[in-house]
Amino acid sequence: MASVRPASGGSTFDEKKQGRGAMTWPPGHERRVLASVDSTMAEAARRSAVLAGPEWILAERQQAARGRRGRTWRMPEGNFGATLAMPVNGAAPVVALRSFVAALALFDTFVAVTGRAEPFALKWPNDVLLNGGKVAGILLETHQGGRVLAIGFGVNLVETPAPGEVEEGALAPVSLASETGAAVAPEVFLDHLAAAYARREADFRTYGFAPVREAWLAGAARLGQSITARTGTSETTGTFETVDPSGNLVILTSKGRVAIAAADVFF
Ligand SMILES: O=C(O)CCCC[C@@H]1SC[C@@H]2NC(=O)N[C@@H]21
Repeated sequence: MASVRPASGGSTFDEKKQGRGAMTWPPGHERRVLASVDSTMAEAARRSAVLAGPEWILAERQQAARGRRGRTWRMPEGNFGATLAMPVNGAAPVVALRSFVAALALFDTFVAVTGRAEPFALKWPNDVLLNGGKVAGILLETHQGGRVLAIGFGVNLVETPAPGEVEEGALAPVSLASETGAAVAPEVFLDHLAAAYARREADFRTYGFAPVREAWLAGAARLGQSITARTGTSETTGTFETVDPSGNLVILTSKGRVAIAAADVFF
C-alpha cells in the first residue's frame, strides 16, 4: 500500500544532509517517509503487529486519509500528515489522555516554527486553532488489543479544504502559511513535532496527567465562555468550566455541571 521514498526513509537522522533544523531526533524512534500511502493510520495499523518501538510515519500524499468520527480528511500536497505508532501500557482511559499530550506537542511545534504562541489555541478534545480557525487535527486509534497506540496528526501547512468540504457549523479551516507567512516543509515540521512529542510524553510518563492538563488549560480556547458540545444523541450548551483529571470536558449549564467524555464542540 505504501511507496517508501528511499532518500529519507529509515531511522537514520542526519540533519545536515537533510537540510533540516538543529533539533534532536528522539533516540530509538523510527522515522519512515512515504511518498504515497492510503492513510498513515492504515499504515500504522499494518505495522502494529511488528512494532518494536515508537515509529513516525510521514506521508507526502494520502489517498484515503481519515479524520475523527469516520470523516474524510483531505490532504493537499505540501500539508502535513503523519502518524506516531508506539507501544503503550495502561488502561484505555489513560492511553486516551495522549490526545492532550499530542495537542500540546503540536502547540509547541507551531511555536517553534513561527516563534509566536499567541495566535494558537487548543480546542477540546484535540484540535489546534490558529487565529480562531482550525489549523490541525489529531486522531487516536489503538491496535493489538490496546497495546499499540496510533496518533495521527493532520496539519494545514499550506492549503485548506474548500468551503464545501467543511462540515456545517465547524470552524473555518486555516493554513499556517496563509495566516503567518511561515513556509515549513513537512519533514521539518516532523522533526520539531517528534522532538516536542517525546518531551511531552516523557513528562506524562513521569508526572502523570496533572501537568499536561494544566498546560493544556493554559492554551485552551473559549475557557470560561459559552460553548456547545454535541454527541450523536445530545447537545449541551453552557460555560466551558474546565477539563477534569480524566480528560472530560466540563460544562456548567443552567441545570448543573456536566462532564462529557466524547463530543464535537461548537463555539
Ligand atoms: O478529524 C480530525 O481533526 C483529525 C484529522 C487527522 C488527520 C491525520 S492526517 C495523518 C493521519 N492519517 C490519517 O488518515 N488521518 C490522520
